[in-house]
Amino acid sequence: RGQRCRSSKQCDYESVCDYGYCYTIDEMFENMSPPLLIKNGTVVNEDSMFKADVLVSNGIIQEISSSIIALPEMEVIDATDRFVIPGGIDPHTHMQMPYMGEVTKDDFLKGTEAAVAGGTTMIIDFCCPDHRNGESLTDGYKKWRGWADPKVCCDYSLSVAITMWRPETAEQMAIITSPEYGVNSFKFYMAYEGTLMVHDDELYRGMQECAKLRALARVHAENGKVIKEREIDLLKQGVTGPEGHTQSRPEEIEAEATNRACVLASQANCPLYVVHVMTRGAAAAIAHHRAQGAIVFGEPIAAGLALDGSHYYDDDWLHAARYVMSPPLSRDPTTPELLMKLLAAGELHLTGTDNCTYDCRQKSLGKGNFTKIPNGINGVEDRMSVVWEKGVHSGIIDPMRYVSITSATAAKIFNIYPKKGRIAVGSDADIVVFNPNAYRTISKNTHHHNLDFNIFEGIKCHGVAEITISRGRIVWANGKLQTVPGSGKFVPLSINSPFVFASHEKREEKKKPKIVERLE
Ligand SMILES: NC(=O)NCCC(=O)O
Ligand SMILES: [Zn+2]
Ligand SMILES: [Zn+2]
Repeated sequence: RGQRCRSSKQCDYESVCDYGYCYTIDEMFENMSPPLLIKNGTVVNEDSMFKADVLVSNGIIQEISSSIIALPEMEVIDATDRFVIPGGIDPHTHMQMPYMGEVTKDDFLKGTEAAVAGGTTMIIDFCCPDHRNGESLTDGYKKWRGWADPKVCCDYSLSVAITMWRPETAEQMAIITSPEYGVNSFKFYMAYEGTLMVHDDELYRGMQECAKLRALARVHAENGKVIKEREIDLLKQGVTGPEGHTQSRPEEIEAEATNRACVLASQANCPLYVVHVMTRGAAAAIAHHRAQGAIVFGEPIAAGLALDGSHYYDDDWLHAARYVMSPPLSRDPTTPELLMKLLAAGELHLTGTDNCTYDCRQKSLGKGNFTKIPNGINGVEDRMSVVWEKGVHSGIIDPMRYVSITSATAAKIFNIYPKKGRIAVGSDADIVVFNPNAYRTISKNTHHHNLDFNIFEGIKCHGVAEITISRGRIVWANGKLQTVPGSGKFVPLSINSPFVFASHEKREEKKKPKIVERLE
């Protein structure tokens, strides 16, 4: 901050450099809000809980101590009986995503407004360049930045999908992981045959490249080819409704692909991040490979922690269609609690949402053919409450583990810890004043999504984000948004996260091919 510019703009000392965003001094003052003093709360980090006051100014946490005297220029927040926690980081969203001929309803404005209303202060969104049709990764990235930058109300980063292996892909991956672009992860779909899916050889090549660049490989693990065959068979047998979606994707399809992704990652010596772990079998595959020493992270999502797949068999077509996402919600009603227990045990690591919202009109495009129902569900607004309710309120995890799985671990994996994911002096002031004793009932009538339903409708959650602070500014308080479109910033993520890659060189050495010198 205030140092020589690290971005490609290379602006001068007159500007203030903030994550590669450059402000003139005047602009900087415009963005400033009064110092905030959060008094009498219990600060919760992933490894500690203690009573303290927290002072914030210029977007940064300046002081944490047992008693800070309020000065007239400070805005004081009384956090008595409240937890003061790092703002949530949702590592998996699809705002404004074009797919299946439609665009998701939450754009970067509505999506980040929903986020902060629920206590999330940073999202990592998926940028999906049309690489199959030759769009470069950087062109796709610029398009996403163009959509997001003017609209975001909280910070965000991008994870880039590779949907085909092309001769130029490796070079483009290297470019986009440079500090100028700030991408440190790639996503590979093992499903959605013909559009997003990569084949095993492409996935393996991609993982090798990720390992070389010290970027994280993330996978959507399903067997897209088998799913395609099953869809055709089910439609032939007259199964056309949303129940066909879950029947085309039996649980072992996710488990098989998760195992395969782990094997390929091991062959490529590449750390792996499995997005939306929905089933017992997928979680077991991750646990198995971790026990072999693999570096694999598993991300369940809010929907999978709260709901099961009985919804697909609902008599009401539209009700059932609202839950269509891939992989589907588990058919086993014990899965949501099991996934939470695995988060408690450290077998799964962090929570996301896969927020990818299609409204009733869009879902209805699949009437008569379940394969045409756009895949996706909401979650970014409700994750913090749902995880509290199902995790802490139900006694499975404590508040520190809650912080770990809602922000700190994401910050470590994506290499922004402790700037994000921790209440500490010098950290970004992304803070939530969280009331564990309050509750709210989730409803489409009160949510902030641009969506005419909510998959969590009627669920009562203890644990409410009463005040959300993004970079030192209150953006949500008293049940009202105080957001400014474009006030969030793009956070560049740098490669070689120590949390992921610290043992990489040693592992590489061990995997070196052996040559036997023989006397001819
Ligand atoms: N999950 C889903 O159904 N839709 C979003 C795209 C993806 O992540 O697979
Ligand atoms: Zn996915
Ligand atoms: Zn997704």
